[in-house]
Amino acid sequence: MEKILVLDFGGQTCQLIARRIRDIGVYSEILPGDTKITDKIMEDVKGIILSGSPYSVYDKDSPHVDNRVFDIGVPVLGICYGAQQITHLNGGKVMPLDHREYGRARLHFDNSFDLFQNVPQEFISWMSHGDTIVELPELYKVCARSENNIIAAFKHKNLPIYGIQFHPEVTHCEYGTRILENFAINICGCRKEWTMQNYLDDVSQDIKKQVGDEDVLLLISGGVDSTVVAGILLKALPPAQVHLMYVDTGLMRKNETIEVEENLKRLGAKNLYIVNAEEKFLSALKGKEDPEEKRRIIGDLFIKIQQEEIEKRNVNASFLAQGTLYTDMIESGKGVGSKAKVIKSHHNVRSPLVEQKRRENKIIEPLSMLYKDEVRRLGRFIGISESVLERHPFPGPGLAVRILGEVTKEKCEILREADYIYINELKNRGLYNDIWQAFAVLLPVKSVGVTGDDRHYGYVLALRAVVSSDGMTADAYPFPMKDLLEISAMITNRVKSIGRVVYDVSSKPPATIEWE
Ligand SMILES: Nc1ncnc2c1ncn2[C@@H]1O[C@H](COP(=O)(O)OP(=O)(O)OP(=O)(O)O)[C@@H](O)[C@H]1O
Ligand SMILES: O=c1[nH]c(=O)c2[nH+]cn([C@@H]3O[C@H](COP(=O)(O)O)[C@@H](O)[C@H]3O)c2[nH]1
Ligand SMILES: NC(=O)CC[C@H](N)C(=O)O
Ligand SMILES: [Mg+2]
Repeated sequence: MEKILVLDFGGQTCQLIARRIRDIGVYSEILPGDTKITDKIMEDVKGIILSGSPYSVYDKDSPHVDNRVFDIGVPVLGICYGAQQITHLNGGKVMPLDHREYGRARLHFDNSFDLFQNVPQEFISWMSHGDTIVELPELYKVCARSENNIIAAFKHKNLPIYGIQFHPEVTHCEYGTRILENFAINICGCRKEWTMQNYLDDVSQDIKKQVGDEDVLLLISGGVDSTVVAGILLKALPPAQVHLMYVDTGLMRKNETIEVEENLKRLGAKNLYIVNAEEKFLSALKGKEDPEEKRRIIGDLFIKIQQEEIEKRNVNASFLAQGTLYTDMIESGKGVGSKAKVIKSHHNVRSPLVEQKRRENKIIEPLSMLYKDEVRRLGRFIGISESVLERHPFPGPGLAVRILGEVTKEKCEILREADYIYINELKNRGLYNDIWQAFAVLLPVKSVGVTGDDRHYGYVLALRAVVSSDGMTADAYPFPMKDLLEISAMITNRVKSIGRVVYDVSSKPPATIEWE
């Protein structure tokens, strides 16, 4: 599929650039800004966007784009820091001026400027820069200035290389989407082929080709992602070829297994296996405190159990399907050709056994290029029920990454009960659907309290609730204090071992959504 590559230099709105491009109907992918531009990476790339950044181009350790982008002939658009890089790397001058621009700035431009086609000659842009382009490189010309007379847009005289100082990707920027559309469609020549129908056709074809008449085993959690994958597989292949396996790790939420089993039966799967593996998971996790080690153990155990179970049941499925998302890949340091840092090893990406399957081309992950909100859209498109699609995400390692430190059955019971009260209350209060993800976390510390005039030494429970669109960035949900106070009281009254409740107000970044 044709795509626009967004190179990420750490700008706050990098994700947004890719989303806007996709919303226009063109596939877009993000890679770290300093990725080496190889032929392989350039396959199907019709244009490149250089994102903003917290760095200044003249900083010693600032990230820079591979110079090759200027020679390969595909159009390049630099946004803010991206534009400053084009300037700096080609011999122009960027300086920190006293006059900074943050927020709205009126622009006016030369009306022959193709990037601004169908945009009124004056409009309100959105700026966020402290550095300013004071001199363009040779062969570049100014195409727009802001009301403060700074260079707001420029272009190479002969090549399709553009720079803009403002941020068309933010909704506050007038005509921002039109400008990105001018770039992607008119200048890069992309077709609008990123539709759910085309995506579905594409992945279905790929799956058929990859699998042939062999059987596929899908590890299914009943969550949004794997349920959508089940929907795709059951459409693409004869249902007899599709085997669904749900593993009860003992790290699940209260009543989860019963609810999931009911949902999966409704999907129309012929081969459905519910495996109880609580003992195995808890004993493998015994004494383990390190979050990454816990994740590794869980990831491997998932695969091991799956292998044992299919042998036991005489299922001959050589392909393994998973509901892996782009978020899982990039956080695990596995974005396409990625130099991204490992933030946390998602169990479904980093486990050695999964990696081996991936090398053998025996993995089917039709969602690995999508973000959560896009998966929900796709799910809606193929008719997955709203009650499944609206579920908050629940990580494969489950309560194991929400019980900080060592996991025990007793702690699982405590957390299960507290989490159940919390989530139920959010539903009762009509807050569940306003929140992207909510859960409780059991901390490995106890604190002193007083109950019934007696000393009580109980666990500290942290409540987490975030708003997000795709899980890559998130803000703490701004609860009305009354709800928090009431929910806290309910939990400490009903779950005896919990003595204190705190609310996590951190955003992502710098925190992550889960605590481990
Ligand atoms: N208990 C489980 N049994 C079987 N497979 C699982 C289980 N938990 C997770 N997986 C596998 O790991 C993948 C990643 O888990 P993840 O939680 O990100 O996705 P999900 O559970 O499908 O959706 P959601 O993010 O909405 O919870 C799943 O898509 C599924 O393939
Ligand atoms: O399937 C999963 N396996 C994992 O190992 C895993 N770790 C985090 N998550 C989920 O990913 C989203 C982002 O989480 P973080 O901000 O904590 O990285 C959130 O929705 C998390 O719940 C996981 N999902
Ligand atoms: N938003 C940006 O890309 C900012 C670029 C650079 N750090 C500046 O302040 O000018
Ligand atoms: Mg899940």
